[in-house]
Amino acid sequence: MSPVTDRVGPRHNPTAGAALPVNLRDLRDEAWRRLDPAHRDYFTGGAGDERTLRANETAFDAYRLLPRVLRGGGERDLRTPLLGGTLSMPVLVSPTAFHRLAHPDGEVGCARAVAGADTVLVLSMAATTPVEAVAAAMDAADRPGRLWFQLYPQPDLGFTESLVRRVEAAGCRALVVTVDSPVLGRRERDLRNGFLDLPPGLGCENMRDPETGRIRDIVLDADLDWPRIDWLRGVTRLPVVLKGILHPADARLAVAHGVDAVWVSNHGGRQLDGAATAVDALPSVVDAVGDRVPVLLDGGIRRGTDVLTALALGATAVGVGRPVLWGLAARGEPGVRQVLDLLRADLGQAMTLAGAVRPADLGPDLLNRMPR
Ligand SMILES: Cc1cc2nc3c(=O)[nH]c(=O)nc-3n(C[C@H](O)[C@H](O)[C@H](O)COP(=O)(O)O)c2cc1C
Ligand SMILES: O=C(O)C(=O)c1ccccc1
Repeated sequence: MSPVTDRVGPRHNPTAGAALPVNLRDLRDEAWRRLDPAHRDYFTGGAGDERTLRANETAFDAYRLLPRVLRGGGERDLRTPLLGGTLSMPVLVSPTAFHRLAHPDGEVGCARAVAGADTVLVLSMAATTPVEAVAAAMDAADRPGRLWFQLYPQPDLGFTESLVRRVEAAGCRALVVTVDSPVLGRRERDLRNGFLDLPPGLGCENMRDPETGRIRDIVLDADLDWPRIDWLRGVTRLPVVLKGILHPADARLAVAHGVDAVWVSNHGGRQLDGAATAVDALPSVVDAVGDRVPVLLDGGIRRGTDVLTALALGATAVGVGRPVLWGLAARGEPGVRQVLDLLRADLGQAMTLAGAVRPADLGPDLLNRMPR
């Protein structure tokens, strides 16, 4: 049914009487029922008192929209050019660890769903599936180029460079360097549960040492600095994205160091508790960066209107982290597909109601209030 010729009434309401899920929280509840409590806490939780975790979602509540009317425009066009490719919508999948802990479909199931939705999966360095197998799933779905790789640069530069070569050879199209994790945040749920290790049979397959074949531990490196970003840019021609920027001065430095995109994020409230929410930090980062590189954002995106708000504030696209894990844990690959389809439909409807045909039509004039 075309969104612009919607007929009214329960008979024509495509969701009336339909099976759940009707929104992402339905999948969250389903996932929570299925997951082992310690794993649920790992996927759900944040650092410290979880202030930033909660605020990521509620920050979007502060925004009210000023829809435009009588603009016509027919079908919405959600396509979004980004770093040399085009996403079918301004939503991509943020890197999250341990997909096979959520569901046996794991990262391959996630990749198939992302390929079907024609957007991008950022594969976590802490993935439980080798990057080559995930890339093969994308290729099989005829969607090469929909895979990026998230990197925690390791103090062992030789290993880091060999991993970059491996990721390039697999066909990943960008490197997302996570810069908000000089140490792991204090996740008190995990401390209470004693959640430390993956069960036997699961491991970080991309951390295999090329010489010994053994899986190395991921080192979160408190010595990581700007010269290391310069070094990384020197060893690869892939676009480099910095994920975990909140301060506008860092956004300016990122551009000065030649990075290809800036990703505003507080790691879903899992690192520095009390950090600003992504959506509140976004405007000054957008201001600092100007048109020089795209600005991405994640943290608390649960609705089409959240996507709309972030884009109106100047983001080019947004990431979703936990909702994808909910879909995966609840239903495997089809659950991830549902998460992406629900967000797409919700965003399309919100844009229609706001009078925007394409993402480029979204600007700060559509926001009634600009929290600071
Ligand atoms: C269970 C879990 C694991 C995560 N693992 C990683 C990771 O390996 N690398 C990374 O850069 N970010 C990781 N993140 C952070 C996400 O990329 C993203 O920033 C965050 O989840 C966005 O917030 P949202 O969950 O509210 O969408 C993880 C988040 C969660 C919830
Ligand atoms: O759990 C996380 O948020 C995360 O980023 C991570 C870091 C190292 C290993 C596994 C996950």
